[in-house]
Amino acid sequence: MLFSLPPSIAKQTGYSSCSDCLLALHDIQSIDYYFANNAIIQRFELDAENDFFNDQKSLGQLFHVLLALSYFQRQGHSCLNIAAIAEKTCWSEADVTQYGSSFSKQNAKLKAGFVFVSAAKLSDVIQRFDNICPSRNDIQWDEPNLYSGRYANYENEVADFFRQQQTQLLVDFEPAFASLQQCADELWPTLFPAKNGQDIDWQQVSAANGLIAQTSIISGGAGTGKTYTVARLLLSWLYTQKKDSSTQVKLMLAAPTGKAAQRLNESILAEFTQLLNSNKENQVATLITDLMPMIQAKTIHRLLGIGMYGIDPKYNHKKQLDCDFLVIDEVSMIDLAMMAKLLRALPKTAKLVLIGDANQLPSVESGGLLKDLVNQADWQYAAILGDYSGVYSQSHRQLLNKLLPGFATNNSQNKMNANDHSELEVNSEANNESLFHYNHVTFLQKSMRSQNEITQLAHNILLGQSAQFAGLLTSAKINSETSNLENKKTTQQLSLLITEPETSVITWHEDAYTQAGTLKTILLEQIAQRYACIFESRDVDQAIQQLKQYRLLSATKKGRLGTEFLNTQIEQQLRKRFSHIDAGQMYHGMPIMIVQNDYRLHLFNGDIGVVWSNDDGQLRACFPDPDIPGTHLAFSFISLPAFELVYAMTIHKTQGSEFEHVDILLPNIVVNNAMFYTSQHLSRELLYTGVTRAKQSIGIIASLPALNDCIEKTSTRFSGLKRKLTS
Ligand SMILES: Nc1ncnc2c1ncn2[C@@H]1O[C@H](COP(=O)(O)OP(=O)(O)OP(=O)(O)O)[C@@H](O)[C@H]1O
Repeated sequence: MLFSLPPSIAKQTGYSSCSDCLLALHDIQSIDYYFANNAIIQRFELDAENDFFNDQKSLGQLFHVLLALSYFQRQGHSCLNIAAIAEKTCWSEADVTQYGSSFSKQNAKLKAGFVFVSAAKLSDVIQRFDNICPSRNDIQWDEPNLYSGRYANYENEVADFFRQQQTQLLVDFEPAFASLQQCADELWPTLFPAKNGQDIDWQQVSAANGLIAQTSIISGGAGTGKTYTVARLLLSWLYTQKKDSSTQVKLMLAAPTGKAAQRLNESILAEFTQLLNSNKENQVATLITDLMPMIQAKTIHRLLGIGMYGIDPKYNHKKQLDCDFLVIDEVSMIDLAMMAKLLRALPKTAKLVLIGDANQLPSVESGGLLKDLVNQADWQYAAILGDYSGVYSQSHRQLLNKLLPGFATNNSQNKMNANDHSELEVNSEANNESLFHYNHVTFLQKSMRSQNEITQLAHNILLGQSAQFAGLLTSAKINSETSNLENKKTTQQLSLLITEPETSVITWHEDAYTQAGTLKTILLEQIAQRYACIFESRDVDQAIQQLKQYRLLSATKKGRLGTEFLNTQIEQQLRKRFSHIDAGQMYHGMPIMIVQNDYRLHLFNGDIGVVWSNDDGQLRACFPDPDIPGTHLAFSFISLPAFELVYAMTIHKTQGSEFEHVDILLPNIVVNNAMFYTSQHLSRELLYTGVTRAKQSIGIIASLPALNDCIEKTSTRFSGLKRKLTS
């Protein structure tokens, strides 16, 4: 039977059946067992006489390494780095204190887990296994990383693409450069007005990179002006195209979710409108008029023509997209497989611009792609030194210097201009000759939005400055809101208090939990009250607007502080005031979130709408109309794709969204087994992503140890991409 090892071999792996394995190992699923079994059986069937199958110890270790590969891939890693398991006890129940777990020490036999040998021994075992039937490539070993064949191929494809891009400067020659120079001279004074001060204008550098290189990446936090820059890059590109040829150019824009695509459209159009207001009749206005009809961002699934179940894109290496310029937003949300499919469908001549925030949570699926592609650590080091020779190649810097004379003068150690190469420069270039250069990358670091306190919180998180972070919280408002509220028990009083404008940008609810590990009722009442305005809206469009005002964000979906439980609790609180609310049923004012893409209805995973009764008293699901701001589309429930109640939502789900105010709720019990940290658990990236969703004000509902735990841990994804790029 498929997947079933002969009993003699199965016994040597340590388990005679799947249930046997699941009984011994915590957190291992049937899929892991069958993955490992299948890899072994494929080789056993081809070479049963191989000594490896008589070596019980090695076979046992190998079987568990394969379990680990499947396990780590399920957690979003592209591969298994064996250092993560070497000499460790894995999947032992005794080590795991998952908050909200139903596990009870009293009534269960502890799962013992498995002890791995040293990295050197594991490496030897894997190598011997890899030598059996080398033509089989379902498993690929690239020491110290073990891959499933599929992920190894995806990673190789992405690495090849970006390595090739390095050599593809589009304007290394005349007359292409002349056209860019003309753009810089004629257009940029309008698009990038000169600023006081000596700093390099990184927005302008991003636009220059976007024009010079075939592929470029703009990474920056919320409000750092990524869209501002891309709007100007598009205008610059169109300007250069018009100079070069009279043919119609084709622009495409996409993002991982419908919501993010819609936001990209809105933000670019807002930038164009602003530019039009001050440039009514010049060439900028003409360029905008030409570009406007092309600003039609869609989801990547739709762009590639990926079917309902995510397979067989219509556009691929054989049939490529019909475009000259592709812009992709929210790239941190894109997984390795999707990126590989995207690159396959991109024509060789097309330009690609990727926008995102490398510090945000990586994709829910596999890979930490954006982080691997931008090499932020080297960048920050270069920024401190003011010397970008380690990240930009000499030829690239020369082009930048020609286009942006300010780049040379502001680059303190990099004092060269187009005609003058200092010794330092040449030397540093020589040192870096063999290195992969990140010519395609620009970081935008300065927030252009007003709330400096939120930016400062985000900054402290990224730098791992837990003391400064806590200092900001403490000085902002120490628990005063909760303690004041203790004295004002009635809902009416609460309502009065909450409709007052926000007085504080940051609020910290440090001690918000009951003994039972749930939220204190007084805080729940306060949170529920923030949603009351949805029910009080005069019409559905106002209710939809209210949905953008406030959101409770939680780290997890499950457990007593997970979104599922919180949603029912908030609902109960609201029911005290709005008696028509019927838990488990649809009701007027109920906020809902789509959890499955529906291309027919143009409703996408993460879209948020509200249940509203029409004039006949019939309940309909209403979502904002992406084409006509301020209006909505109404759907019957029968036609709707899968959806769920959404007062609280997970931080993961909020990627690509912003709200005027957010409250971030962290678990009050810390998961203490570092090895099993996953993107779902506490991490610096999780907190950063949550904090940067807030536009006006933010509430932090977390104990100091939970916050420190978050800030100290980064959610690294195992991947070989960076190594493949630079080797
Ligand atoms: N150089 C600038 N001068 C003036 N205003 C700017 C500048 N850069 C950005 N802004 C403004 O700052 C605001 C935020 O910019 P933008 O929306 O481009 O940021 P973003 O990085 O795309 O943010 P998000 O990730 O939240 O979408 C916008 O209103 C934009 O017009």
